[in-house]
Amino acid sequence: MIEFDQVSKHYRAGGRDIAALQPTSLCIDSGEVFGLVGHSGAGKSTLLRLINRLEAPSSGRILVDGEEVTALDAAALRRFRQRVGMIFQHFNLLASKTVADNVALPLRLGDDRPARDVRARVEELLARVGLGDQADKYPAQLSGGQKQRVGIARALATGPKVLLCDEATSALDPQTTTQVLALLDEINRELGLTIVLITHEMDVIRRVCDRVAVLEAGRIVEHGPVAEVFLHPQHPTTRRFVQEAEHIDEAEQRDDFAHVPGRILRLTFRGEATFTPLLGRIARETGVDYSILAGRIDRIRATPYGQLTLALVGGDLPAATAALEAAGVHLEVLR
Ligand SMILES: Nc1ncnc2c1ncn2[C@@H]1O[C@H](COP(=O)(O)OP(=O)(O)OP(=O)(O)O)[C@@H](O)[C@H]1O
Repeated sequence: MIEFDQVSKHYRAGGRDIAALQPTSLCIDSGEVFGLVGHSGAGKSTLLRLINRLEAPSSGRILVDGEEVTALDAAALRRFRQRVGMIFQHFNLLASKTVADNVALPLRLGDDRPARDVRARVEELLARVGLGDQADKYPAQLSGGQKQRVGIARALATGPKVLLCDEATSALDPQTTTQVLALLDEINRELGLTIVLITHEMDVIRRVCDRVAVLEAGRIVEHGPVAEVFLHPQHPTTRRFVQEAEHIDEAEQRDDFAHVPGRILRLTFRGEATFTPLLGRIARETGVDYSILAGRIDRIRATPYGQLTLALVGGDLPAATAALEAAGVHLEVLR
């Protein structure tokens, strides 16, 4: 669906050359929610803006739905952008226009639709994002979450196949973030839209994305299915992002665990194994006793997962670890 073939981007600023994106190859599949996570300046916005050619690459080719974005002339680019919607951190709504007029904007800029059709489409879009009763308000009269919903309705107006989200929830409080992410999830599932989102929060990735790429200094340092990357991060930058999301302080944990006897293991359960009454059974069968040092049960998009840090003492430890592994639990020895 979206293909980067050795794409790089350099900026020139103040006589300096800034390598925002090193030569990068990447494939984003049709219908998936793909997340890009990275610290400030990692190159996330650059990568996102290359997709709809708000930025032109310095080298390489970008294909969207088989079309070479890098080769489009002005008229073809205008048509192409009707198929790629975008939403922004600060919403980018026109303050002097009503909610309905903001949403109608891309429709009025495009083909000559009759006013009646535009009105009907705007009504449909506002109902879609849960703002059916806010059409005549102005952006200043709306909350942040409502403004982002207007942004989403506007981005969907021309029936795009791709939605680009530039830190779409970074300006929102946690509860509103949850609602906006749920709306993006719904749009992805119901309209089959391909979504590419950038964020500096691994938690946003965990909640809505199917796959993720971690960017650092203009390079993808790790990528893969979210469950893999989130539960078994390999690169130190990815590990830090995950620990931030999980509110884990490794040094603090090491101190806490220093006084605990036994073998310390981190267990990762995925899918239905998360709810299986495994520990009690294995403890009884092997005589191994356990204390729970840390734990969390949550979801990665729709898949439940659990992570438990246990101290195991006594009994037949090899038999206990073998039984856990046989039940599909991933084990990591912390000490
Ligand atoms: N128009 C520009 N002119 C010059 N340098 C730029 C321009 N846009 C971005 N950069 C530089 O390119 C690098 C990557 O920036 P980019 O905005 O893509 O990163 P980011 O990961 O999106 O960061 P943030 O989360 O802060 O938006 C940074 O060093 C930035 O200063």
